[in-house]
Amino acid sequence: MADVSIIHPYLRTRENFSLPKNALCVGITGGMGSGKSTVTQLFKQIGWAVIDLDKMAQELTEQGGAAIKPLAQAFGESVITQDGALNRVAMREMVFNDKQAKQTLESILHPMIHDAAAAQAHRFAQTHRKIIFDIPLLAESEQWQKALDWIVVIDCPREIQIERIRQRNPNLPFPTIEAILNQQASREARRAIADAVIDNSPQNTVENRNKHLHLYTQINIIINKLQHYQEERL
Ligand SMILES: CC(C)(COP(=O)(O)OP(=O)(O)OC[C@H]1O[C@@H](n2cnc3c(N)ncnc32)[C@H](O)[C@@H]1O)[C@@H](O)C(=O)NCCC(=O)NCCS
Ligand SMILES: Nc1ncnc2c1ncn2[C@@H]1O[C@H](COP(=O)(O)OP(=O)(O)OP(=O)(O)O)[C@@H](O)[C@H]1O
Repeated sequence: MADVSIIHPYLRTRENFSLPKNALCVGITGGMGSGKSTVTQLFKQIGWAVIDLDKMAQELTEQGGAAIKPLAQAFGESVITQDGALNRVAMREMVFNDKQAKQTLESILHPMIHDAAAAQAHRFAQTHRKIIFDIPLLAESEQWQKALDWIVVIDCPREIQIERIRQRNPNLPFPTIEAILNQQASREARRAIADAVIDNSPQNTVENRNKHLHLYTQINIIINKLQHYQEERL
């Protein structure tokens, strides 16, 4: 049975005040295919507001998105499709094989993603007291670490991540999967910023009637703790 590890049994003291102070703001991170979206959807089912930073990045780079112009200026028109959206495959092949290109992309997108996510959080805080942020690059971002009340890391071995990604994205070439994973923080670097670690190594099967039972059990423990911390703080 998978167990959640509670590493820091108290809320953080925020040092960056970009998020609403009247809502509990919890960050979730983990490598590609570790299960972040799966876990945040379970939080959503029990009434939490969810902010997904990969989705925000996608919106900024759709046709007419605010990031299109600066990206065309930095990388040239070849990374923009005829419809005026970001050519994601071209950009993916470029950034995950070239550190400089990745840095340039992030220097344009990350401030925009941060501002869009913070604005969304303030809107959600009018109706929700609990917000969960899916932040793939949380271990790389001190700005986000300082803004959140608590950080949950989703952990599973690299081989399982690869297996799940290959099932989810059968057309993604294996070398690309490896290139992306190699550009991401290590399991150890993520654990170093964790207040809690969810173990998502158990495999669900179609026949398994208790789909995600191992996640529900761990999330319940986290929610009970957070309820207690939030009441203490208020
Ligand atoms: C490079 C892009 C165009 C590739 O798009 P594509 O649709 O092929 O991939 P997708 O967005 O689904 O991401 C694939 C995987 O890579 C991860 N990932 C995305 N950006 C990065 C990054 N800069 N560094 C490391 N991993 C990343 C995602 O979390 C996901 O696990 C896109 O990922 C992008 O715009 N990335 C920059 C935005 C970013 O840094 N997002 C992370 C938000 S914290
Ligand atoms: N315990 C599990 N057993 C089997 N499959 C799982 C499990 N957890 C997640 N998955 C599947 O693995 C894939 C990756 O999960 P998910 O999309 O939640 O990961 P993610 O961390 O959000 O990935 P990304 O960073 O690429 O967006 C999905 O197809 C999901 O349904």
